[in-house]
Amino acid sequence: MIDINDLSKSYGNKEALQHLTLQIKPGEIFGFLGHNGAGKSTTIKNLVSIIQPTSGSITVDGLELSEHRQEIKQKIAYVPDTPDIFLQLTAAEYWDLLAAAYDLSESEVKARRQKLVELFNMGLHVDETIASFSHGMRQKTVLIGALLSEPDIWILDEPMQGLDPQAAYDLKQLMKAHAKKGKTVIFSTHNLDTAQQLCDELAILKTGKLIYNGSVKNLLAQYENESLEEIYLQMAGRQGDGHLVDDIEGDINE
Ligand SMILES: Nc1ncnc2c1ncn2[C@@H]1O[C@H](COP(=O)(O)OP(=O)(O)OP(=O)(O)O)[C@@H](O)[C@H]1O
Repeated sequence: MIDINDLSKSYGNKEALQHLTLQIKPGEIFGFLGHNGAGKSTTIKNLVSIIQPTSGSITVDGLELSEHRQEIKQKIAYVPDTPDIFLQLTAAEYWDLLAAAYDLSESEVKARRQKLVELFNMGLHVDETIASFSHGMRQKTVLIGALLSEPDIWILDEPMQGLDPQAAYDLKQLMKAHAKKGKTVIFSTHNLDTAQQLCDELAILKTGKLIYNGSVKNLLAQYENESLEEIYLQMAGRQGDGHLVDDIEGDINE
């Protein structure tokens, strides 16, 4: 169980996250939604200890994150929102580096790595440099690396970004299977169809504030016959902007 308690984060004068409180339970897929700049990555970076909160705290299975950072990090697979890392390494060298960082023996990771490479269709590219990869291939490389150590908690920042339909489908299946085993899956997305398909629980952020936390089921039940996209835009979208598109492109109905 992850408890986020009254978490705030400022960058200088910018209040990126304000008094966020929520719980994430094992066995569920938890999605963060919000417009650009809403605070999703800031929340995720706090969860994986890349940045420290300005105030508030996070506990993981009852342990305070600030006091048990290393122990908790061992349980987490993190996929950042940009896969442009270690560009000079080959994919294989990058995965070896991660295996060493997590203190995993070759025999521990070999079979799992092979399966992940096969699943994400990266077999022909393991010895090529990450710099030579397309965006989606870099994303797959980072995903494979994150999942090598079989961590309990997956924290994925816009993980489907740039993946081809097959890889996106396979990743969704992996996420469902991981949650079904009673483990935790947290991700952020701008794709509301994906969120509707995948998430058990949602947090919707708007300019650093939580505007919805609860199940997708309950949210859909509150707005009869509306899709998550329609509901989300009513909650988090611009107000009173009906004519902006017409102003730019002209009214196509005229
Ligand atoms: N390192 C930083 N320094 C200053 N401001 C930052 C920094 N990182 C994020 N911010 C600001 O914090 C706010 C929240 O950013 P964050 O990256 O968490 O948003 P996000 O919801 O992940 O957005 P996106 O969907 O565009 O990835 C934004 O206003 C952003 O400009």
